[in-house]
Amino acid sequence: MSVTVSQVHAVEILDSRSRPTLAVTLETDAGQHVRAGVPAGASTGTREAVELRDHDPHRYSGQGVLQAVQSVNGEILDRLRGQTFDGPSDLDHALIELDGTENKSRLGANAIVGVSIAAARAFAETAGVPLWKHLSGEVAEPRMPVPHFNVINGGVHALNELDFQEFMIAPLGAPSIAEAVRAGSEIYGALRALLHGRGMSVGLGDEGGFAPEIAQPEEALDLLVEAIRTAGYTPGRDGVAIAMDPASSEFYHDGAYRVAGQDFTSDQMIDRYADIVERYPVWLLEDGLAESDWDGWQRLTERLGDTVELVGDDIFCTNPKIIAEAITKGVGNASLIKVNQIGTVTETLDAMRVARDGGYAQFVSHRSGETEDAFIADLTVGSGSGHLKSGAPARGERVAKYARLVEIEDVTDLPYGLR
Ligand SMILES: O=C(O)[C@@H](CO)OP(=O)(O)O
Ligand SMILES: [Mg+2]
Repeated sequence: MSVTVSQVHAVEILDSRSRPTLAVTLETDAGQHVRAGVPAGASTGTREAVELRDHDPHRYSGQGVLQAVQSVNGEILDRLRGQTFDGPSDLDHALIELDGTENKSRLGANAIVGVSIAAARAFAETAGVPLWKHLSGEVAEPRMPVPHFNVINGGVHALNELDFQEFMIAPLGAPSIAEAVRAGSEIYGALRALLHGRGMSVGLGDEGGFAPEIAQPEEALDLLVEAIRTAGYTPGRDGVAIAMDPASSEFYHDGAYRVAGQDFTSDQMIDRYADIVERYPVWLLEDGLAESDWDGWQRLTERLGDTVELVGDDIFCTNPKIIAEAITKGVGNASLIKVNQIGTVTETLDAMRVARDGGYAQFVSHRSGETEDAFIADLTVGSGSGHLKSGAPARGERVAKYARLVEIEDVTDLPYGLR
């Protein structure tokens, strides 16, 4: 199915954190008119594809994206306009070659990923199939994912003292997406009441979760277990389990992990995680150790890899080469999947394939800075990854993804749950 591009255009808009990002529109000769919103992270891996930011201190404190907008409206438009592409990978490779750098720093990964997502939509529309089906290709088995709702925020996503970044509730035992969303919302409400009742803040972090005045991860886990019960659900894999993303690269300095003012070695962190997994229904741990701590990651995987899904985010950066290396070294057993971390839809699907072939799970993710674009919902369903995280069950940019999943479920009979 080929597509001839007639127009590509970007404009600077705001993301959910009030930072500039891009909205991209793409038009085809056949009359398709599609758009994409570009997400942006705060806790980024050092090997991520690079966003182009303007660094003009007089505009948006140096965070503007006018150069990236210019990449789209200039060079990318010149390269794509009037050209016919046989498939999304054909178009994505044209973008990769045009940029010419290893990390997409010349044109900007933010510019490139916006065009790539819009193009995926144009191909799906041209083929007359839903986006999720188009993204599933011939190999993947589509399914409805377990949503992971981030309901307590810390780290660089909140101004509290909590060093661990994300505490998520995961309705593994729900019968459907619709029921999982209901559980997420009811537990979110119960947690809000619990915090308020204890005189704690119900202010929100970047991903819409609460950011209470706590410092120890175990305090957050106690709150979650209580909220799950209060809302009438059972904590655990048969009901509602818990997932954590400490995003530990952010508090790893000079070989030590600093949690609530105390320093821990890798092995002490591993002991603490082992203890947490014993005491709480935590089924998934993302970035438990830092991106540079590969030895620690190996020991963490040996110790907990059989019982817990160990997801690499900052350490893998959705990069097929790094994931392949991790598989040979026995580092982790799952990869986080963020489209803008690698920069094109094609490379994202490659990363998912490498993970799948190596027996690694794929956990699809939003970014902390988001737009209402729900592309990742379709990506998760189509790839059959079985789980995604898109923040709290609240706030437009987060619920847009969950709403899209409910809509897909409504018109299909795809199975729900982990693989
Ligand atoms: O660490 C993460 O997994 C993400 C998304 O939750 O955060 P950010 O987008 O800031 O990298
Ligand atoms: Mg992460």
